[in-house]
Amino acid sequence: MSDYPITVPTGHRIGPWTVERPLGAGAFGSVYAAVRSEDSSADDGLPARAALKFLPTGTRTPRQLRHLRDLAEREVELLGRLRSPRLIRMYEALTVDDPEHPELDGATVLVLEEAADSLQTALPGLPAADRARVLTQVCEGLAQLHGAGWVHGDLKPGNVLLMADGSVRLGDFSTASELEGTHAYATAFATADYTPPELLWSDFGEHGTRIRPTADLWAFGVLAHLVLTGGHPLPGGTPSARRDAALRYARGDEELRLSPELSEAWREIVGACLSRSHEDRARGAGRTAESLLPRVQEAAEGRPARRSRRPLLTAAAAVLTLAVTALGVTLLPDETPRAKAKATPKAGATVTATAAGYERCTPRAVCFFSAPDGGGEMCAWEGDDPDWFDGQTDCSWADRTSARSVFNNGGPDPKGFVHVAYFAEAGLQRRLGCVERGRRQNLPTPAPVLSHTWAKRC
Ligand SMILES: Nc1ncnc2c1ncn2[C@@H]1O[C@H](COP(=O)(O)OP(=O)(O)OP(=O)(O)O)[C@@H](O)[C@H]1O
Repeated sequence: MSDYPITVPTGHRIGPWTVERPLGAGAFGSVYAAVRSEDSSADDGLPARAALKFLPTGTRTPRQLRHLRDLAEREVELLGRLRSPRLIRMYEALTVDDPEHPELDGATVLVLEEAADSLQTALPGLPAADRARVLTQVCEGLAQLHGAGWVHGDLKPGNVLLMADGSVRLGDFSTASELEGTHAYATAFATADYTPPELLWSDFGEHGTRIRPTADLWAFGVLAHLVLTGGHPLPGGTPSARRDAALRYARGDEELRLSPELSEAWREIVGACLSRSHEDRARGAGRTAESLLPRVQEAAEGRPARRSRRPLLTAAAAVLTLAVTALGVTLLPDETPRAKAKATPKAGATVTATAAGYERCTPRAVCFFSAPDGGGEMCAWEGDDPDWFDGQTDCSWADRTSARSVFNNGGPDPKGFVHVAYFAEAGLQRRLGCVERGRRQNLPTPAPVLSHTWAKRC
């Protein structure tokens, strides 16, 4: 019980609820089973039993308090708006008014549908025959969330709840955030083992971390591997060792070695979810769980693997050519775009000891940084980008701050497009300079860079 962020005695009354016993705890909340008190109104529409999630307020610093209140508000807002069968239902939110118990006074209490267990504790005893069904229902929950315009942000076994009838509900929306266009701003992506590489080194900006639904797909890939094989997909005995392995994998230093226990169909799905970058994940698994769900359903039914029908590289190149033509760009003979196939924008300031400064730039990419010497936020591309804000690969920080340094970490190219010319305007207009293959350099200030292309000569 000492692991509980907030301890509530058995028999404690909150509104119409009487606390029965502890159910579980996370980093922020303590969850208790409760029954509706006999003297409460019978026609208030509330069930006889519920799970009460206590989010403490009393004993924190003002900054922690703001964060907790923010978490509580997000959870109340999301659950209040969604009524979907794969998401745990919230009946009401209460605030404890109990000056006699200062540790409880002011706490926010979410009154939730009561689950029988979480996947965290149920997984070791879960029959093999149930595992693919559980994953399908997790994917359904994510699809419902993504369809409603939200990103979960903390999918993991502790947040997969199992109901008494064996069905699945996603819980814990404290890190969930609503999409604003292609991104949402998460207050945190909580658990390193389930965090996609681009968020492991991403910056925590003014509004939070920029996160996309594909972050949940990475977490789904990790979860699926764990549920189907009993092991993590990345090597290492501790979360920090696995996080380092994820970073080595994302940099291209290591390949993914999935368990041979996975069927071919699940191998395809897990491999696609664990693609190195957001763009590769979006291509391989889909941009949201809604696109992935049919493949998961088929794999769960034992049907053969089906690859994503998203556009192939050549199609992407054709679209790019059209887009460049439409922009009225005249390309210089030595500045022909390579396929805009693998842009990996928005890997931000380093927070790890393993990848810092210029070292964050993955092989084959050109990386621009918001601070000198490879510092600050980073955007990386393996292809050309005639518009850094075209929505597909937008480099968000570049509209508020100039690029201050660059690393051309590109590899050999059969046609010799190994240098990078960069421009002050979208559409490869107003050439600012060029960075040779292998070079890292600071850029003169101010140097607003808004497009670039691979070039044969600098
Ligand atoms: N509705 C529920 N019914 C039954 N048990 C629940 C319910 N919600 C949560 N739990 C249990 O309580 C645990 C902690 O809940 P939850 O993950 O919501 O808390 P948290 O502090 O937000 O966690 P995290 O550390 O993931 O941020 C869960 O792992 C689960 O065991």
